[in-house]
Amino acid sequence: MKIDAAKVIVTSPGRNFVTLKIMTDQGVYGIGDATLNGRELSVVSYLEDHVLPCLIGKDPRRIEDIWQYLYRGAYWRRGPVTMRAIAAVDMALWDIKAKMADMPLYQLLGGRSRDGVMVYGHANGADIEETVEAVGQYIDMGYKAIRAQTGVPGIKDAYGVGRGKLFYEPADAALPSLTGWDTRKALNHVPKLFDKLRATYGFDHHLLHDGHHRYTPMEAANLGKMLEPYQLFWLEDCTPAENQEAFRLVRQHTTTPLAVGEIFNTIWDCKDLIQNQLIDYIRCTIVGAGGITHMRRIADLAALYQIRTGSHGATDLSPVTMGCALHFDTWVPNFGIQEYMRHTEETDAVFPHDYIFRDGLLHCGETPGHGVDIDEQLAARYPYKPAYLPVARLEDGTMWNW
Ligand SMILES: O=C(O)C(=O)C[C@H](O)[C@H](O)CO
Ligand SMILES: [Mg+2]
Repeated sequence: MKIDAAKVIVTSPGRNFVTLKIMTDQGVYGIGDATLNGRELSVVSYLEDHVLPCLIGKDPRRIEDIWQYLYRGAYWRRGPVTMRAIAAVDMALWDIKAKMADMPLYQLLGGRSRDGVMVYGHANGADIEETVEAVGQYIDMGYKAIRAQTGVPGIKDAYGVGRGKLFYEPADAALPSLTGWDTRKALNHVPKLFDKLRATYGFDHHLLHDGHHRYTPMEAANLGKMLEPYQLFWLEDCTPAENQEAFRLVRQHTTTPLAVGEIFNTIWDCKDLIQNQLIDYIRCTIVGAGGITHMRRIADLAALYQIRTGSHGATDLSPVTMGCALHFDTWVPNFGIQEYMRHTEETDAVFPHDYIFRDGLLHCGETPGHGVDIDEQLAARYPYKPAYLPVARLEDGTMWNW
């Protein structure tokens, strides 16, 4: 069996997606996601110019060997571009293998560990009242877990502010839009949101919050402590994770569970945080961290320390990643939760899929493979449009984390 062709499909049904299709001499094909939000075309070039020529003629069943070939063989290891390209190949090859085996992907990984995958949705609002209302809408839809973000008085367009709909598309302009940040104002405001949420809805639902890398370690520790009475499921990205020692400081001060990893690319980004038990949930996902092959290694390392998975699942992760993630989540023993920001109808139409939402859980389907395809004719109707994530500045103009 041989790979005889491969192509990259760029489409923008509401937002940009980069998709890889690998074809074989036996007529079976596989689909992978390679979307890197705001930097999409760099992965297109990496794949088309440097990866696809090396794949032609290879045996698609040798998933591990091809992974090692692309990772070690490039010499320039790791990083978001390289690891997304490898992830796309890996997803497509697992899709092919599962189709050949006539099994849904989770069966190849080791079979079902649970009935369905608990997901959390994003509730956003311009102020506390709006966010409380948005959380109520998710509760009404059956969600068991909800992430809550609110606008903060005096901060212009901070991340998470609602725009009149349930989900939020961060890559919103042809050049990066400018948002503001002020930690003092946020620290005074965010605990009030959770106070109101618990007073309104009680403690039956899981609540989550994303700090989006914007606090210093001591500020993050302070926030974690202030949020303790509201028993969050997690506080995410409370401080930047380049210096991982920072998490020790946060950890020493608060029992609020910590999650990190949506911008990590390999097990090496996770290793010290996991082995020092500085986090509770690891947020890497299939597309960001080298595909199913590499995510398995990360999850297994985390399991040794009772750290659970909580994979990134914003709208920039295409339905292809979501399909793979749900098969992974259905199998992985140390599953925690899965982020689920719904895609638009246009996106769902371009990527026909068999996963469904029922009673707060997502369920992967039983179609052989990962269960997600691409309608190429429809995809061609949505040409690429440059779209950037915003940038953030403090009141005095200083660039800040986003
Ligand atoms: O989903 C999250 O937790 C995010 O922080 C979303 C990110 O802003 C988004 O995926 C960036 O591309
Ligand atoms: Mg996040």
